[in-house]
Amino acid sequence: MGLILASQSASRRAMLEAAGVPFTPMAAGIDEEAAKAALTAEGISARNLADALAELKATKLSRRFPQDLVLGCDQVASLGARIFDKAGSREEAAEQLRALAGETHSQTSAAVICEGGQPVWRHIDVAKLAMRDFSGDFLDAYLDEEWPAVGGCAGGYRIEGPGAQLFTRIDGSHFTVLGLPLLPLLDYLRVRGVMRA
Ligand SMILES: Nc1nc2c(ncn2[C@H]2C[C@H](O)[C@@H](COP(=O)(O)OP(=O)(O)OP(=O)(O)O)O2)c(=O)[nH]1
Repeated sequence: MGLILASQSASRRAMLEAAGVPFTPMAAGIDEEAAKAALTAEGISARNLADALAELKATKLSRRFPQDLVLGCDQVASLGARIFDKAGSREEAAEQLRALAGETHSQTSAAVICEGGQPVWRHIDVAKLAMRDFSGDFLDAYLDEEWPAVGGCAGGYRIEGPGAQLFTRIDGSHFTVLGLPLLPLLDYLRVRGVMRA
């Protein structure tokens, strides 16, 4: 039994590699935008959206590889009832960051493991991030440096990079901000014998 990561996220692959987790990365092969559109049409919460998408990714591959553990993940940035998609343009990234400035938003990271096509474990973790009320000049310079790299990041920042300049306080796990509730996942992988206890 091996561990398959049903993700194309560079951040998730890097976290698992750095933590010494043996895994095989594979694309989940789902139409995430269509699934997200259907789910958000129902007025779903950030928590339930992240959980549902993580389970969808894990289930799809688990049906192909029933003998393995398949990890699916999803991350949602939200402020109140507003859910932020990954910015499709520099202008959209600027609009999102201006909406988050001076506010405390949530990063919700969900992970689901499937085996034999069925969920056997899940964990959802939330980090709270207080973003400072930065100047327009700062925002322009930040996006000059970080666009388009942050186009693939929920929230429009890389916390391990210049994104740190956006924040005055973060409550919660650094790993959760990066897109994976890593420590609870490692606990489960030890229970299943994938990692040494
Ligand atoms: N390097 C970095 N990446 C971040 C940060 N915050 C969020 N992200 C990334 C992690 C995920 O790749 C992405 C969240 O989007 P999704 O959960 O939809 O995952 P993504 O589409 O990238 O990959 P996947 O659906 O798992 O194949 O944002 C950060 O602070 N630093």
